[in-house]
Amino acid sequence: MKPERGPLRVALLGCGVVGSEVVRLLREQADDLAARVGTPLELAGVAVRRPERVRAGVDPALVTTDAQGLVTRDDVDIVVEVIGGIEPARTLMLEAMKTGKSVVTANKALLAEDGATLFAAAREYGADLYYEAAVAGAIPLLRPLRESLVGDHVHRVLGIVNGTTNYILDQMDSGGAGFNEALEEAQALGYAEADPTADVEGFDAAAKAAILAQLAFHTPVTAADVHREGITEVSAADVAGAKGMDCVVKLLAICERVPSEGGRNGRGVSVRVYPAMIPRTHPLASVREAYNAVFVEAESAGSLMFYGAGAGGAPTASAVLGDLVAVARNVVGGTPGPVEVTYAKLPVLPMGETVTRYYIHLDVTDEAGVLATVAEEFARHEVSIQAVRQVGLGEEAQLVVVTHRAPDAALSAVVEGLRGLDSVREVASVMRVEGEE
Ligand SMILES: NC(=O)C1=CN([C@@H]2O[C@H](COP(=O)(O)OP(=O)(O)OC[C@H]3O[C@@H](n4cnc5c(N)ncnc54)[C@H](O)[C@@H]3O)[C@@H](O)[C@H]2O)C=CC1
Ligand SMILES: N[C@@H](CC=O)C(=O)O
Ligand code: NA
Repeated sequence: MKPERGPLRVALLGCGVVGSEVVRLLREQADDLAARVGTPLELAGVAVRRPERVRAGVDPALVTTDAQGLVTRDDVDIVVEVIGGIEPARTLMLEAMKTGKSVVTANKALLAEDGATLFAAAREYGADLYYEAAVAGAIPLLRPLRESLVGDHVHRVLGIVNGTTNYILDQMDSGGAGFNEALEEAQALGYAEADPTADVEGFDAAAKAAILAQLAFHTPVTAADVHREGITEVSAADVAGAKGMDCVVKLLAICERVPSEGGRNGRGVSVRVYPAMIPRTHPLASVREAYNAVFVEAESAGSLMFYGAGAGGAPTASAVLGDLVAVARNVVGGTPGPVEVTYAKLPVLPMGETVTRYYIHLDVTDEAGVLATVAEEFARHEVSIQAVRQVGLGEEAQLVVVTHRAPDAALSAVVEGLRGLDSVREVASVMRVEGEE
C-alpha cells in the first residue's frame, strides 16, 4: 500500500486583494480541499512588504518579508505568486522552480513579457507553472485552451478581458459617472491594477491578448507584439456616436489567424487591443460592469463563449485555488501537468495589414460637392464605403461614414487625407467597428 504523504506546504507571495482571498479560501475550505487533493494544503508562509499591517485570518507567525528565503525553504512544496509586476516576481518563481517547486501565478504582465524564461524553467526542472487567474480572472479560459481545445484548430479569440475599462465604458454608456469617478469605483472594488495606467492604456488587456494568442496558436507572442490602444482617448462624442449607430464601445482583445492561400496554419497572426464599436445586438454588448467575456472560434468545436467575473479578489482567488488543487494533485500523483508548446512560430503581422472597418464622424462645411470630395478620399485609398449619413445643416453639418472591411493602413491613410481637406472642419471621431459586416 502507498504510504500516506504529509500535507502539501504552500508559500504565498503577496497578500493584497487576491492574496488575502487565497488565504481565506485555504482556511475556509481546508477540509474539502484536502479531500479533493488527497492530502491537506497547509500555508507554510506569507511573504509581504509591510509586516506591521494586521491581516485578518493570517497567522502573524507565518508572515515574513524574506520572500527569497521562503521560496527556497525545504518544507515548501508549491509557491503561489500574487505580488504582480516583473521583479522580484520573476526571480522568485525561477528560484522556486529551480528548487523543485511548482508555481501558481496570476501575473499576466510577467507571463506576457517573459513567459518564455518561466516556461523553459518549468520544463527544465519538471515543475508545473499554472496561471488561469492571469487572464479573465475566475473564468476558466486558459485551461480550456491549453487542454480541452489542444486537439482543435483555433481561428480566432475575441473578447473583453479587462474589467476596469469595461466598468468605465459601461458607466459612460449608461450616462452615469464620468471617467475618473468610474475609475475610482473600479479601484475601490479591487478590479484595477496597482497602477491603473495598465488598465486604461490597454497594457493589461494587451498582456492577456499575448497569453491567449500564444496558447491558441501555439506560437510565441509577447506583449510587445500586440497592437495596443487604450480608452483614455474615448470621448463622450465617441460614445454618443456609437449610440447613434445602435452600437456600444468596448475595449476588445482580438487574436486572429490570418489565412494564406496554401498552408493550413495561415500566413501569420494578428493580435490587437483597441476600443471598438460593436452592435448592441452582439453578445459582447451586453457584458456590463467589470464582467469579461471571450469568444473562441475553432474549426471543429465551432464558437464557444466564456463569460464571468474577470477581476476582483474572490473571483481571481477562485482561479488561483483551482490551479493550486490541480498542481497539488500532480504533485501527489508524481506527474507534472502539460507544458507550453510554441512549435508553430507564426509571425505576428503588423497592424497595417489587419483588415477592419471604420466609423468616421466629420464636421464639414455644408456646401455642394463636399460629399464627393470626401468620397474621393476613400476611393483614392481603395476603401469602400458601406453607409454615409448627413446630420445637421450649415455650421452644424456633419457626415457619418462607415466603411466596408479594408486594411488598417488604408483606413489610416484615408483619415490623414480627410484631415487635410478644406471642406472638413474636424475629424470628430474615428473608431474601428467590429462584430459583423
Ligand atoms: N485584482 C484583480 O482583480 C486581479 C489581479 N490579478 C493579478 O494578481 C496579482 C496581484 O494583484 P492584486 O492582489 O490585485 O494586487 P495588490 O497590489 O492588491 O497586491 C499585491 C501585494 O503584493 C505585495 N508585494 C509587493 N512586492 C512584494 C514583495 N517583494 N514581497 C512580498 N509582497 C510584496 C504588495 O504590498 C501588495 O500587498 C497581479 O499580478 C495582478 O495582475 C489577476 C487577475 C485579477
Ligand atoms: N485590472 C484587471 C484585473 C484582472 O486582470 C481588470 O480590470 O480586469
Ligand atoms: Na481565467
